[in-house]
Amino acid sequence: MLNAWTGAQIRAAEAPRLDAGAGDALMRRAAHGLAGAALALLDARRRPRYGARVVALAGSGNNGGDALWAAALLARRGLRPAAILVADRAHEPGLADVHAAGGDVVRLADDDASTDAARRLLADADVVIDGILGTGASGGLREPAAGLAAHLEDLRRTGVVTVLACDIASGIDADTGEAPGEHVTADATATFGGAKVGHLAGAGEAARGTLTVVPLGIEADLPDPDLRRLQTAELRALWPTPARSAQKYSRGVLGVVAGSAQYPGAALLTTAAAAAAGVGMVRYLGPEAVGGLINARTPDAVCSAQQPGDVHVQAWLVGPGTNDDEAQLDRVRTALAAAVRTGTPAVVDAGGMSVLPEQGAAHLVLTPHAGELARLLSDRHAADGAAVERSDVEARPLHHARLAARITGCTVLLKGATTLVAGPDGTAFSQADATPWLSTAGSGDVLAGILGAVLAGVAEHPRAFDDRGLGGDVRWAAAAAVAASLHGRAGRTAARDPEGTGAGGPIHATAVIDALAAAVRDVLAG
Ligand SMILES: NC(=O)C1=CN([C@@H]2O[C@H](COP(=O)(O)OP(=O)(O)OC[C@H]3O[C@@H](n4cnc5c(N)ncnc54)[C@H](OP(=O)(O)O)[C@@H]3O)[C@@H](O)[C@H]2O)[C@H](O)CC1
Ligand SMILES: [K+]
Repeated sequence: MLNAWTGAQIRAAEAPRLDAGAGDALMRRAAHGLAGAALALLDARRRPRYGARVVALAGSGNNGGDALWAAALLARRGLRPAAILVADRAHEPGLADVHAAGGDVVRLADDDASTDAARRLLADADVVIDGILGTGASGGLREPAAGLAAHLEDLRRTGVVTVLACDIASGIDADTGEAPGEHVTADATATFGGAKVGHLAGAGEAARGTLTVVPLGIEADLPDPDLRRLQTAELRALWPTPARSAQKYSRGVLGVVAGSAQYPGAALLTTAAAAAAGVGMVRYLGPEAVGGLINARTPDAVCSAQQPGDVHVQAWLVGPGTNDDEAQLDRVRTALAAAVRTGTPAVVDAGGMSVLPEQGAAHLVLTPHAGELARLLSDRHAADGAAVERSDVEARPLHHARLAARITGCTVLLKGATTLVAGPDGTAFSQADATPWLSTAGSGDVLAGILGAVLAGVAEHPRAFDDRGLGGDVRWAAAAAVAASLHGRAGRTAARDPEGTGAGGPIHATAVIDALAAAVRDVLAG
């Protein structure tokens, strides 16, 4: 499990040591870890350490201090240090050490001479340490730092320099991952004391590069994390796997109300995905014509035109492709009312969100994309009557996912390059296992099917979640994170894009279903 805290939580854990006058020692420890990360980056890029040029971009605070001290430490390892001061003041002890190490120092101002001098230093750099802003930032980068950051990105993107962020890429909000303005993009980040929420959400995920956590000795004083990321070990433990005595009912039955005679596709994809995920049984409720199509692809699904009150299930999946069929929407309403009344977990996707009960529950898991979440929040007048736009949600995904969870009382899985899951109690998970190739029609239906299967399994076997401190209502958010991860991993397998960078090639939704079993086997094999 990768735990992440807000900047404020980290600073609170540091406070007793700062009060005891150990601030410098903490910074020295941070600087030492930062210098080690710089050496590792040079090694990884097969660049010689001796004689390599390290340039510290230093802001006015301790983030800059870490970077300056790291550059001075690297001078003792044979590197050539330099510093670009981007504010009117700098961390004096760190600057003194760079001077003492014979480093070149440029103070950036709003003039051509200092800008040219700074750009020459960057062009000569092997590694640039971004120490402009850390957890003390407020708002995006200001000029002239913002202009220099844009120039640095041109150099980084073309491979001229390697950028190492100190604690967090400057201009990224450590508490949310939002980028209020210009920000640095790093090839790697060395962060101190613990990962920050801003490393795992919003623009911060793509801005950080590979993440290294440098221990500061404050770890025991950290509170419960603000956000968590399930990793393979947790996915293996939490994926519903059958006991020796299992039979289809003990593995969980999933009731599916999806699709319509005009739009049967969502019904086919959700039921096939749930079956591929290994649910005990799929019970489809909808038009007989759709049931016939489903059985051609998924003969093990039990299909009928019954009503939700006629069947007993361990989880519901409602909403995909039901918008144009009043009988289906009535089934959705009935299933949701039963889910709330009986505590049966439900995936509520697409049209299902437009008929949500006014008072939801954590075991109802909504699965919107940014546009659907904007519409939901606008309908619930979340912004004091102002409309919430898709772009608002994309700019502040964690904020809006948590807002929707609080307003609806439901668990909210906000789909995106990084999938965020927010529980109504403030719980949050962030999963980044996907591939850009998953941005294709039907991908959301497949996720809904996988999630329905996981929820049906969790309802029957919650123990694995309880044993990991993920019990109670948190288990619904954790189950959604598990489903999002396996959906992403199946997409990477299908696209042959193991790192999720967009390598490999195009896929369609049924290819993701076909790759799911292999992705689950890979996780279970560890
Ligand atoms: N707590 C510790 O002792 C440790 C801290 N570590 C490192 O320190 C930073 C946090 O340092 P801090 O000085 O609190 O804050 P920053 O360095 O992030 O910011 C410093 C100043 O920057 C100015 N500021 C704020 N926002 C902006 C902006 N958008 N653009 C430009 N400048 C900005 C602000 O000064 P102003 O008065 O000008 O507003 C800030 O004071 C942490 O990230 C670690 O790197 C150690 O690693 C561990 C111990
Ligand atoms: K930084």
